[in-house]
Amino acid sequence: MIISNLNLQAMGLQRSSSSTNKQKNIKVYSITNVAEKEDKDGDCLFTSITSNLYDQTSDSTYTSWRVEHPSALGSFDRMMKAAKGKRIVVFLDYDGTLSPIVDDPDRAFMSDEMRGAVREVAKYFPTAIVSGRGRDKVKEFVKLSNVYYAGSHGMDIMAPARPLVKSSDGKYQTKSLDKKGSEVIFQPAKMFLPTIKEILKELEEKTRKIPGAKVEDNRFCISVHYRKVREEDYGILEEKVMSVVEKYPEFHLTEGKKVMEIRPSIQWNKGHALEYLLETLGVSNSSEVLPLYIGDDRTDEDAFKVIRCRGEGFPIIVSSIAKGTEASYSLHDPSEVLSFLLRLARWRKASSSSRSFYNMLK
Ligand SMILES: O=P(O)(O)OC[C@H]1O[C@H](O[C@H]2O[C@H](CO)[C@@H](O)[C@H](O)[C@H]2O)[C@H](O)[C@@H](O)[C@@H]1O
Repeated sequence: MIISNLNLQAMGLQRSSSSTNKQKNIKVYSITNVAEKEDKDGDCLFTSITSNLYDQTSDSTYTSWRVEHPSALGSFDRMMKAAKGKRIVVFLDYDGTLSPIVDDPDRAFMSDEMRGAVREVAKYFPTAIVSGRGRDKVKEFVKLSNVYYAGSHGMDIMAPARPLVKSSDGKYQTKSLDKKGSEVIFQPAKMFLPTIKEILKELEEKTRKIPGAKVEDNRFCISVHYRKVREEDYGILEEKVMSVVEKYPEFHLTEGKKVMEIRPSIQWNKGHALEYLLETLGVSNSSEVLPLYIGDDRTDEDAFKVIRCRGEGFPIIVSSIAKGTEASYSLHDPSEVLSFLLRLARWRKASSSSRSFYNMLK
């Protein structure tokens, strides 16, 4: 656990003592502003919403959690019944969703099978990859031209200005080109770029001597990884990172899976990116449109919340443990994501109603 009590206090937050839930073996932490938990992998997660998060201490906990967040595979027929006559727009997180979590962030490759499944899905539904990674980096991993990309937790969007391109085989392809043929880019944190570069340099210098620490340049945000750092060095790494972040009041620190993330404090997250993409598709106000978002991490919760507020759509969390989430459905791991995507594409292909989503945009 990298966020110590001391640092929670320094951040103006406090951890209350844990109590025992009615359910046997479930520890519930109630924290004034931040709820924190450690998953079985030792990942520390914290959230800015007050919520109860469960430590999975038995299979039965996961089983009961799955009752509240049923499997999207098991619920597939019901979901598609609800989608009848409506249009699905697909949003996919990358790490932990399309690729398994691995030690080295530079080697988080996506399988060819997964790539094929995403390609298929994107043939039938507008599809966006929404990642904490830099946009170029995630594009390099995904290697698909028929999807939209939102990098840096949505702060770097390649917007679909002209999404309607019909190819010779009758399928629709997405193109993000403006009238002059240039890519359309939306970057709400652009003014922070010089400071981000400065912070990046400082973080690299300060953490250089900590074995295993890795600073990743995600363009509009920075990741400091500690997956390969010895546990006894967690505290010192955290101190060093905090000492840099504290100097930049326009930035804040968030926590992902064994990673600290330094981000500009603007009102923009993956939820805003989802809304922005729906807006550029011209369907943000349509009750006919169902956003389907699959993600595994804390930052994906912002997108889940947006879907919940819309009242329609499918927020799906990827998790092998019970955790606090705004998602309605769940998938256990990326292999289940693969099965779900293949099924979704097959369903659409076989669907007698061959009305394309794009027909509606014409
Ligand atoms: O929004 P995402 O696409 O899920 O990106 C979130 C972070 O993912 C990456 O880090 C995570 O995955 C790594 C590879 O499996 C793993 O080594 C690391 O511990 C995880 O935190 C990425 O490297 C980060 O920059 C992203 O912010």
